[in-house]
Amino acid sequence: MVRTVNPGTKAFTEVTRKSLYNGVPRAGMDAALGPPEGMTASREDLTPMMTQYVELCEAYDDALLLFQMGDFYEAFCGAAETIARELEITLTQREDSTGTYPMAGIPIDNAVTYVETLLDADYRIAIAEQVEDADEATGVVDRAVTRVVTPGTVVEDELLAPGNNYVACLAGEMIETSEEHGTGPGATTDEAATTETDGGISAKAGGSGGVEPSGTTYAVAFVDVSTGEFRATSDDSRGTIRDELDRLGPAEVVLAPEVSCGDFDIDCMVTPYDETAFDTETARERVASYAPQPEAVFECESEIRAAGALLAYAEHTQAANGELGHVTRLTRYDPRERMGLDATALRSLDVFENRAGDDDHTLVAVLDETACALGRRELDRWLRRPLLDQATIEARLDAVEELTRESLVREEVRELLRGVYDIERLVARVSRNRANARDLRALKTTLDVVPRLREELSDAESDLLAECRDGLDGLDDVRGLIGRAIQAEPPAEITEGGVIVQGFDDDLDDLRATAREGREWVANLEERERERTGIDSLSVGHTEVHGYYIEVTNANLDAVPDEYTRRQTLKNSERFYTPELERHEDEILGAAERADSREHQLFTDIRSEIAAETDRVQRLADHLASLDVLCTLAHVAVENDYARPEFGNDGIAIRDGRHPVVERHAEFVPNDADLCEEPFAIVTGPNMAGKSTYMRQIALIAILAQMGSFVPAQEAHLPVVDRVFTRVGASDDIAGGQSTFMREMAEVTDVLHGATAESLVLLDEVGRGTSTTDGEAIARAVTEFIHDEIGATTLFATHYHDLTELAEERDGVQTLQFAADRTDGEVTFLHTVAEGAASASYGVDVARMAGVPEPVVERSRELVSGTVDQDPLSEDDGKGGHDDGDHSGEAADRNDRRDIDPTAETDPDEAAIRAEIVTELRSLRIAETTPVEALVRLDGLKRRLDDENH
Ligand SMILES: Nc1ncnc2c1ncn2[C@@H]1O[C@H](COP(=O)(O)OP(=O)(O)OP(=O)(O)O)[C@@H](O)[C@H]1O
Repeated sequence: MVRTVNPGTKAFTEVTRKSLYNGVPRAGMDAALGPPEGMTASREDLTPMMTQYVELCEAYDDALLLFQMGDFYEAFCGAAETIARELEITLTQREDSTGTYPMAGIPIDNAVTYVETLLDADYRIAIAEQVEDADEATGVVDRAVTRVVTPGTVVEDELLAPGNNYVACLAGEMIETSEEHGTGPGATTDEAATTETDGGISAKAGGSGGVEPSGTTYAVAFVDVSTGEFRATSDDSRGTIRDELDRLGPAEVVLAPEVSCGDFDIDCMVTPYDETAFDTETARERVASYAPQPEAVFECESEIRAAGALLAYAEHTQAANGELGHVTRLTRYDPRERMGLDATALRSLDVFENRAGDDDHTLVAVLDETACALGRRELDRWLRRPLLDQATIEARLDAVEELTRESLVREEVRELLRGVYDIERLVARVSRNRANARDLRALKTTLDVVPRLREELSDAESDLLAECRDGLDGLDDVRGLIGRAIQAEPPAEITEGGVIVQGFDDDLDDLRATAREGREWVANLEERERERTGIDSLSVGHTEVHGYYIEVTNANLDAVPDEYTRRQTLKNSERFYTPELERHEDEILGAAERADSREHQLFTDIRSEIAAETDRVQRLADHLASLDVLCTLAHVAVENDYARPEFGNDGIAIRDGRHPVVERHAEFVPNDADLCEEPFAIVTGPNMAGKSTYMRQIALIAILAQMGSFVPAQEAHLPVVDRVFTRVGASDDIAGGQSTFMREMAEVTDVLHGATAESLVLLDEVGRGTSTTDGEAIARAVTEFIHDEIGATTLFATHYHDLTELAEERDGVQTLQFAADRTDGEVTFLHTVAEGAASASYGVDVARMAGVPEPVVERSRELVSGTVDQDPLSEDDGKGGHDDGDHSGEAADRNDRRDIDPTAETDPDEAAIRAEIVTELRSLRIAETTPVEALVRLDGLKRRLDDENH
């Protein structure tokens, strides 16, 4: 039995309407938002304009209000102080009969850059514009908020990066259960996989988010207001929804009242929105105005609530424009139909961002050879959401393969695509009535390319390529209309005239002809009047204020005909008009004015006509985007010598695999991987030998393959992987600011809960964040659990060499090693992988290469090899001995354990001290220790022994 509980009666958390960032109101933000206290206190006394200001501040109390006054946007009181500080502009004052108020303003012409700075400072900005001609207004000019600019709903081209810009909305739904558990899509997947074990770990309860309170379905909807893309999904695992948020990286998240942002690790602007928008019926009605049957699109109530509230919020930010005409395709998706990739995996594999902050060294930078903005965004989507369906993957690969063969076609298509504008955003502007004549010409330029693209692709054989070609609707009607109607190089402002082509509209042509003839008549007037009056210096001119005039110098005033009427007296001349001139002037002005308004009307009609075709333009954009990505992947494959991956069920087998990013910046040594018979590999080797690179390249190959790309290898046989997990030991992740052992363990927990036999797991020195004994024990237990209980394909890089014994004990576990070569005391890393476990760690060599002073290096060598006379650690040791130059840390480590028995023939206190010292030395990570630290620790160890001896 399942029933839903009205979320209105079950508020999980308290939220405020003020700006929150990461759930925390920013200090000082409140003073800038809402109506200023100083004004509300004496409200009745305010001037009508300030009353208007206060009312707008009240209506948009979660945004910083910019209030148009002529050519400026102004803010007052707390808001003025804020913008003066944030924008580094002067704080002035406004004085009126009711008082003096702090004031600061920004010029409208330059507003975009200022708005950007305010967005960066986490403000939402409500723009209140004069919506009435100031000259025609009686009393105070009418003003209204025409736009609320927020990070997730930006539509201004100047403020948008080329990538996707999402605002997401989260809603939850309590499901009270008696017999069953969970209703949301995917619930059964989790349930079926739940396993209780002796150790108390349940293998897959609740997906990657860990165990959660049963009975809540979470939904996320997201929209890119600049393009109209809209999707929603839900799941009863909070972890799955959190992963979706990670994947999309929204710029802003709107929260339903029952959802707490702490549940989702949100690190962007958080917007608690009007609770009534989340009311189920209200939300359903809102969705219905975009998709007539919400239930046919969405699967559960929380999806409809998230979708409805998100649409309401998006409309609210677009203020005057109401419904979003370009959001035409509401879609629902199942996150489990895509390869799982959470934020940790994306980050540690440097997919979109490099851990060192270097954007060149990312997978997307390697792949991004797209020709147009549409393709760039599509590439991003393919990479964020690799596929699971083999047939769909193969279809993409077929198309890519065909384009790798047909290089002439490919390069010609790419060249044509370079002429394609961002028609997805452009048509969004068209449907919001914001497109200008240049936008329409850009649409036409794009449409002009379409027939040539179809021609180039006429012989396409692969299904997807042929589908792309056939889907290229050239919108001949729209193209023809723009060609006939809009000038080739129109002005940016539609009010400037000169937008509509001569011959498109008879009325406009007549008006233009009248105006033109009038101007010609005036142009000839000077000649005619000079002849008629005999005044050679007579001239005809025009001023904005006085209009047309005939000018006669004072010396010739006697010759002025009677019908001349005086208009203006200057120092040396007089200006006149005649009834005829006045009549023509009226004709010219009237015709020009009517031509402008006719032109404006025609333009807006054409724009509406095109807006009605939004859906077709969007479909064309989709096909152009896919085509661009397919050509890009083929181009990258050819340029970098990638191979087509083959899918099967035998496990991962890669010949001469490479790391797609590292190989672009350094000479690279390819390596094989064979994880078919033994899918669990323990990877050993010295520091810097290439273990992490090797593991990451395997994961990147899997991701590339499932997005439909060729891969950096000579051959790659792969299974379809349901999810890639990467967990790196704590100290490797310092750049991510999460260097705690706790975090490391939380991530390992995610793997143990979320991984399946179809997952690919990378564990890089897991356990290193704690003491050697604990770390080693945890590493072993994790390995055993993944191997015995989950069966995921796993690569585990480790310095715990005892772990390699597992390869002997368990089937399906192999050891791999990265070798290094030591010649004449110099270590060279070969970066080649081989079977077996490495015997030396070369940690001391790496310390030396990193610049650790020679005395410390030498002393470290002595300590790890345990060879020094008078060394307190070896004084009881008659068997230690030198290892003839091979300062193998591992060998020495084993010697230590075998030969030094701290309790032998010593008193118990001394034995205890020695045991402590041995443990401390073993846990010392020389490569990570600074020279000073090393000396201090050595000094401390020595003192403890000395104290003991005296
Ligand atoms: N196959 C390769 N060919 C060329 N260079 C490589 C190769 N593999 C790794 N490298 C380079 O070697 C360096 C060390 O690689 P990596 O970080 O993978 O080593 P590691 O064994 O994981 O080290 P540690 O144990 O210290 O984390 C990097 O600069 C990397 O670019």
